[in-house]
Amino acid sequence: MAVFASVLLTNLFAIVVALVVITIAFYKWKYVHWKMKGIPYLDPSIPFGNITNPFKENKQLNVEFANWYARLKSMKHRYGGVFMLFNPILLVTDVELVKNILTKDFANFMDHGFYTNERDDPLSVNLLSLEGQKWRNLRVKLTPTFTSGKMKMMFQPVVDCSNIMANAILSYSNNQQPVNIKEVFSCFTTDVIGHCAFGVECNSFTDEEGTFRVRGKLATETTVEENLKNLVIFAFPDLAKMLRLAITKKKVTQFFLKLVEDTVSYREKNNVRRNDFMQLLIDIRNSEENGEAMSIRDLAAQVFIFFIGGFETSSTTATFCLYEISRDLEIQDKLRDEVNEVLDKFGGKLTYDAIHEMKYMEQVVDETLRKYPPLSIMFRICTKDYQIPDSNVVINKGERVAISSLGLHRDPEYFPEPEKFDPERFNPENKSKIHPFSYIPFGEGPRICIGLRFGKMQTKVGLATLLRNFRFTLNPKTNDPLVMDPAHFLLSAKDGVWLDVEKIG
Ligand code: HEM
Repeated sequence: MAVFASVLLTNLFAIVVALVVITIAFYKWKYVHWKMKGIPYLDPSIPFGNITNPFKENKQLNVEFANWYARLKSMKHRYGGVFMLFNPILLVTDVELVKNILTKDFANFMDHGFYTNERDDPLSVNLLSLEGQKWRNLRVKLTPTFTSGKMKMMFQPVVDCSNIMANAILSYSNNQQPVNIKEVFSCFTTDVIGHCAFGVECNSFTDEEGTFRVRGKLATETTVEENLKNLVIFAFPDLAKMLRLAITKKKVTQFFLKLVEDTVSYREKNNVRRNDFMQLLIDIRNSEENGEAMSIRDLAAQVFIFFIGGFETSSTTATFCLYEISRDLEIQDKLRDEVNEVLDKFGGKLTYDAIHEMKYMEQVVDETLRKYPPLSIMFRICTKDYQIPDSNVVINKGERVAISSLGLHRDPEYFPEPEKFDPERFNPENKSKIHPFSYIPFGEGPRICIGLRFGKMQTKVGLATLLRNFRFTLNPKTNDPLVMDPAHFLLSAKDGVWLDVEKIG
């Protein structure tokens, strides 16, 4: 018996050693990728590649990419290789090449290369992840959903939601309590997108455990373990499909599929129409030929990506903005003066045209998106071999390319003193001098953010409503300087942004 156990142990040990050796050999083979191509690269280490070991120091991925950008740039490289686990990614630092990839040579870099799994993760089959002709067809269909006419139609509900937010903040100011503005703005944008995408009143302020708010948090926050699972999905998408892995959490998928099914069936049975994204998608679906029409699952995937894209990006933008203008009261006062001046002109009413007259507001939001672009890593998959101009280097079909807008936006060559929050960078005179493609918070080219207008609109409405009513200062509970939260895929302030609020007038 003892002999049998000892043989078993020896065999087990041999298997483990063999596995370790094979894994190391596999990694070493992968890690020569850039060297073999003669492309400069940052030294990776097993097993995370260039990513900081999340068990030692969990860093935000957007920040990691920006740091790699700065390192490659400091070595005067126009591009360079990095590794996520063992996956090689070409990180571009040269703005001309950024321009080629996003616009001029878009045909070679059309796809994001995100994981989709129609069977097990139906919400993943959305505009952000779709590829090739399927993406193109859907983009053409969805583009009319975001025209300025449609934005005007959705404007009043956004204002109504912002007034509810102002009411919620009033109680903090009355009780002299600091407010976690990130949480408050997330409730506002959840209410907005719930209304505008699904036609649902979410009441995130009164119903703290509200299903939308909870599902929104669940969909966007990840644990270290989930981040690792997502990295594995990223590294082995085919295996992940075989193992039926999903990025979207099961509860989130069930909730959104049911909501969309119920809403579509209710509207169709009762002949109900509403001014929201869901209605626009139902109309597109009804206008399509049988066989080509979007299924309910397709429709749910699109409203879902509007929901995810819609609430978190805008709420983090407004949060970063309020953080900065609470540190610089001169900017805050100037912005408030403009809001009041314009509103006086419009009889005190916050209208679509009034928001567009607020030029300084535009500058402040532009500068916020410079310093804190919420979605700052733009991935592309090379879909056709591509020779980098003025070089012998070829990016091969299937290789991943990344652009870090955070890296570009904090590059002193394009934005001197990049850590300084200075809306004057975007005044009409200076704005015209900004190097093209060094400022790309929404991406650029055919794959530019489809919700740009909506995102900016709801951010500005929220800010205008708050600034005309309150004065904000930084509460000591805020990390200053801010720390970015590794639990979010988007740039987001860890532990929130806490502000003291004083009612005006
Ligand atoms: C401040 C707000 C926002 C920012 C900074 C932002 C940023 C971005 C960025 C950087 C991309 C990737 C572009 C690329 O890969 O080249 C993107 C794509 C996208 N965004 Fe936004 N976004 C915002 C708001 C919104 C809103 C409000 C919606 C929907 C209601 C939305 C929906 C989408 C979708 C569907 C895509 C994928 C487009 C495609 O691949 O064709 N975004 N966004």
